[in-house]
Amino acid sequence: MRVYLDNNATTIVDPHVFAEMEPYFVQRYGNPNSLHAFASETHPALKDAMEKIYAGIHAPKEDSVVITSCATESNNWVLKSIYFEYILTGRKNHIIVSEVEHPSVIATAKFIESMGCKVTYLPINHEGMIDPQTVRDSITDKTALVSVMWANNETGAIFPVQEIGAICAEYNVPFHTDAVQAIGKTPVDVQSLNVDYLTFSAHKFHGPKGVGALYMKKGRELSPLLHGGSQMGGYRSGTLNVPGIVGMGKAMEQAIDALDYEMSDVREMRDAFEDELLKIPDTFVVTPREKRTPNTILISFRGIEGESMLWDLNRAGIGASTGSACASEDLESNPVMEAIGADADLAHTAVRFSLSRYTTQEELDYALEVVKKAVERLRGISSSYAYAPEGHDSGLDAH
Ligand SMILES: Cc1ncc(COP(=O)(O)O)c(CNc2co[nH]c2=O)c1O
Repeated sequence: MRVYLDNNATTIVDPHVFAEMEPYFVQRYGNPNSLHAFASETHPALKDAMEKIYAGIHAPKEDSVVITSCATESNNWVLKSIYFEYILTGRKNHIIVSEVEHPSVIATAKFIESMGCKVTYLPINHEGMIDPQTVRDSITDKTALVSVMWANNETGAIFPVQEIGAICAEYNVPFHTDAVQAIGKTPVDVQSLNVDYLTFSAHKFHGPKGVGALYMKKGRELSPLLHGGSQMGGYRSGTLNVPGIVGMGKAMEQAIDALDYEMSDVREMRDAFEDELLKIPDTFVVTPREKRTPNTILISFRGIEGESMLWDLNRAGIGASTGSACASEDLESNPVMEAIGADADLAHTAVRFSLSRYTTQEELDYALEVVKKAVERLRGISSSYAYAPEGHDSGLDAH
């Protein structure tokens, strides 16, 4: 039996999405910017897809949604353009990001930091949450950008973007949120909060890999990261990925249609699975479930290295993660667990299960049995683990 529980890393392409994309590989394959029928026959589908994408985030027509290759590109674009426009010119000298942003934000922040930009990394508390007051306390008259993700890819924690957006509006500081883990899991409406830039990526909501987007509010448009042709109004050059855009449009439409199911049925399956996992002694989940996206569990099994658990799961046909795939190659501790103050042992024992609308109860029942056997085997051979008495300290120092 194969059970895929790593949907925060990437998702299966919805069959309806694939069907919508296929013709633009083999029939209507023209370059949309060419001057002939092979090109113009792609235009209706592109227009329809863009309308679906705008509708999916409730973006008004006067704002911009620019197609990119992925969320990593979109995040790089925001931070590097802010650097070019504000930091390099001396107009500002500071940006604020949370310490648990995706590596595509953290690494870019560290890059522009090495180029002279001051960077504040906002701490998370013992629940893995951001306190909006830390944003207010960090903003100065030289702050060029605040970037805080809508939902964290490892814990599922949904951050207070409404409050943070309001603080940024109060100080007239541009606000970027990486909404990659929010689309399709919680309502995303750019008119319901103050947000100037918003990142998303199709392969996180059952669309194809290799296509993402950056929303930009009118009047906050960024200078391009990629120069060249006139595509995307000159904001992002490069021949349009027609099947990718068509796929993202269909996936967005499907994600919005399935949002109620995700927020009810998927959440219920996740909660029930989590309840069973927490019956295993010496287990710990970071963020309270009511503050999380409905599909995510980051759980620590004290005494078991996360990678060891993954290996046992993989042998049984189950795909999970110890954190973002981008970081999974190394054996370092989970950065979020470190940030919440987990001790060294606990920080290395986190495993992330992330469900989707395709996850079944049968799959979760199977996964639970495999996890229980893995815990018994791995703790049995552990030289360091001895079952902790009732009330054992979780190894977390409250922030
Ligand atoms: C919050 C967030 N931002 C950006 C990205 C990068 O997206 P991409 O460039 O379109 O791939 C990811 C991918 N997150 C993960 C990739 O693998 N495991 C993850 O949690 C993400 O979760």
